[in-house]
Amino acid sequence: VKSKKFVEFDPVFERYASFNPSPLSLEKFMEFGGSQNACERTSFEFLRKELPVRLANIMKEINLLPDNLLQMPSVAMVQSWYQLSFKEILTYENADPDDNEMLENFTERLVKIRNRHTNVVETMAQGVIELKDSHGIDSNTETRIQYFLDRFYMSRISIRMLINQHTLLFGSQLAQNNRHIGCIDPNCAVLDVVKDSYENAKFLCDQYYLNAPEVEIKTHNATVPDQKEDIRMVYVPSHLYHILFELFKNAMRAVVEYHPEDMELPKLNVGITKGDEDVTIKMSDQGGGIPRSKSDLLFHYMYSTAPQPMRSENGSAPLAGYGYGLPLSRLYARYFHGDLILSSVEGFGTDAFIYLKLFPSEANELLPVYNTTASRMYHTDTLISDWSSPGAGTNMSRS
Ligand SMILES: O=S(=O)(c1ccc(O)cc1O)N1Cc2ccccc2C1
Repeated sequence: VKSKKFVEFDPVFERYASFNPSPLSLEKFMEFGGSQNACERTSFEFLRKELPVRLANIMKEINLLPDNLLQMPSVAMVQSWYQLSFKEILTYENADPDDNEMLENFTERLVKIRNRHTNVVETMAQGVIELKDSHGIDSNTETRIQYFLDRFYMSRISIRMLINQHTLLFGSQLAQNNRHIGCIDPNCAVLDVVKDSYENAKFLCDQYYLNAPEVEIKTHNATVPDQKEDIRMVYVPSHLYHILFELFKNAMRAVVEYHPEDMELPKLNVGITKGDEDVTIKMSDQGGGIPRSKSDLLFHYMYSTAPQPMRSENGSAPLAGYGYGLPLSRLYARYFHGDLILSSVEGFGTDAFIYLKLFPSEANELLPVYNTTASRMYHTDTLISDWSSPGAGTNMSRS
């Protein structure tokens, strides 16, 4: 693996890095899933350009990471996976799109690339721990790492979405729900995903705490007066499940730990509302909440990268609090221009809001773009605050 100091200028890499990624909307993703063959060719022609563009854009930011982070063995390994995958996709740059054998080979290569990158999240987290243990991390470095990881994981979500769609639509194992288009459900019943994620989180909570709060789910369809129809939308059920499962685990842990003696736990309240533009899912718990001084930490990768045992005693997955659950869940919500917002009342409980775009034409990918703005985040020495800090009175000269 070349350390960044000796990477010679690679004109092909610089060219792909100079292009902006092209965000697709859920509507556009569904068009690729239309009739058969014409779409595999168009999908191939799009991907053989877009995948290297997205890889090169985020690789430019990896190269800008602080030296001592880049030299951590885990980070160097992730960088080498990206360099190798970039090179492999470039072998298709001038391939003949009408060569069916090549198309089949391309899809198989995507599967290999996806498998290579399976453990990127854990490996990067390990790299952050290696840095903390070897050099320590000051607040400026932490701000840069937070900025980078949000963009790096969003880029990874988007690349895996492109690969998953192509391999599901045109790959060998066509065992998919015939109404789904790749991993997209054009008629996703939101209530079903809420119930599934609740039941699975409840099972874990019961196993771990021998107790779990009940849930009351209310739906409100503001667009139709009769309130009879299920609330359905175009979305990726696995993304919505990931977000809800994390929020249910947090809420259940909070409620159980805030009411250690009570067998009768205050129930969780979930509201699903379909408006004219947004589908909003609100999850309320009475788990005692969190003070404002700590609420930002919930979305910090550093806070959740504490080297605590990732598995609980009995080996089952722990409930909330240790993984990258909330920061990654927020990226999934933001990926198609939605959001995840926590609003806490310390001493009472927390409300979590998932906002999703109702219209697939508006659900555009949100992608990091490498440019001077981004690179400046990695260069400016100290980000000096332009608001007062406690104790800095008039008698101190400005630095
Ligand atoms: O910070 S929280 O208010 C909280 C955060 C996110 C969420 O989705 C739900 C929540 O309730 N909460 C997490 C947690 C874990 C153990 C013990 C007590 C608490 C309190």
